[in-house]
Amino acid sequence: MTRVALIAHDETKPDLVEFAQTHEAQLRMYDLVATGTTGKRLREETDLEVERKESGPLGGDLMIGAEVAAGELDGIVFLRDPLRAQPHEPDISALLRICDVRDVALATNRSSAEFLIEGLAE
Ligand SMILES: O=C(CO)COP(=O)(O)O
Repeated sequence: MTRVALIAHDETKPDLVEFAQTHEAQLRMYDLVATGTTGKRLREETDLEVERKESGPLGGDLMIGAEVAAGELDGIVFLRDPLRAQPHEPDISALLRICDVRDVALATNRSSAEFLIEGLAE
């Protein structure tokens, strides 16, 4: 089954929730995983079943990265906050890097997320 990770920083969580609501029917066909707080929001504000990892600053990005390294993920939508520094920037960089190393589709803004979700459907 196609497995997709959904991640957002605090300022971009409303965008991700809106994205998930818009594409809820399609996302329901996938095995979904998220970082902790993102997953909580998605569970509360959509009807999607989402596996929750730790919160990002507590290692959640690294846990998603480990899945990428293990070849378990097909795509990631990671709506980063481009305007605020994050305390766990090294973890975020590690996740982005392993996606490139393993050639896993990664969308870091809403427009590319739309392409990613369309591409996964094909
Ligand atoms: O910090 C994050 C990604 O770097 C997201 O973590 P949360 O979903 O727990 O807020």
